[in-house]
Formats: sequence, structure tokens, C-alpha cells
Amino acid sequence: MKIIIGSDHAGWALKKEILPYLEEMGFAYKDVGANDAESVDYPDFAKPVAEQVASGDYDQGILICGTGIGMSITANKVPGVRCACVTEPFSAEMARRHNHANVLAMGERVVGPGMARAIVKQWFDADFEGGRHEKRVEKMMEMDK
Ligand SMILES: O=C(CO)[C@H](O)[C@H](O)[C@H](O)COP(=O)(O)O
Repeated sequence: MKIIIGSDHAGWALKKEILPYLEEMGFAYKDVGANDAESVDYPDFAKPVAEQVASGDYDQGILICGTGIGMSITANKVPGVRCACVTEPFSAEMARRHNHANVLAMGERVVGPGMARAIVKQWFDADFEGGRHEKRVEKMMEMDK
């Protein structure tokens, strides 16, 4: 599992908490920044993460900003990306099992480090179920064409 992760200044501190957890889980990751709390623009980080997931260079992306919303709106503009902005583990699991989501967005101003770890665990523990969800995801992806 290859993961690409990015944040803006408002998600940087939470990203720092998540990176060692990814290592604990045995995942290789690439961090595209931000690298400190200096104010930056979230699309500058969401775009490269989303593009490199869409291209297949990475299996999954993680994006963290203040709320996760700006990151998710930006990521979902890239064809092939299914980004879910998640605030608790049940939605993380469902986003993977039903929506075949390939980018996780979270907000540092919304979830604490413990909740974020629980979200990340559920995200990577869950797999796409296929079946009745297959054609629904296909219908979504048709809109990228
Ligand atoms: O895009 C966002 C909201 O949808 C992110 O939460 C940003 O991190 C946030 O807008 C940054 O806010 P700031 O006041 O510039 O720190």
C-alpha cells in the first residue's frame, strides 16, 4: 500500500501525529507538505495528492486542513478521485466499503489525534465490497468523462 499525504498549515500538526501511525501500520508514504504552520493554500497540496492517486502512482491519499472541506472539494475535481471528508470511524469504513473512496480528508480543527487515528485505522481496515456498489461507483465515475 503506497500512500501520499498532504496538509495545509491548519492540518500540519495533525499530519505530524498521523505519519508515525502510518509507519506503525507498515505503510510507505510520501509527504508533499506543508512542513510548518506558515499560512499556505490548501489547493496547492490537494491537487498533487489527488493527481498522483488518480494516475495510479499511489494507492491512497490523505489530506488534512482545518476542516477537511477545502481539501476534499479540491481533490474531487481531479478525475478518478473519490475523496471523502470524514469526522468519525463509521463514515471512514463506509466510504471505503461502499464508495470505494481513494482519498481521505480530515480536519485538524474538527477531530483530535485519537479520533484521527481511529479514522485512519478504519479506513485502511476496510475494503470495497463491490456487488451492488459497483454500478453506483461506475455511475459516479462516468461523470468524470
Ligand atoms: O479549506 C478549508 C476550509 O474548508 C481549510 O480548513 C483551511 O485549512 C482553512 O480555511 C484555513 O484557514 P486559515 O484561517 O487561513 O488558517
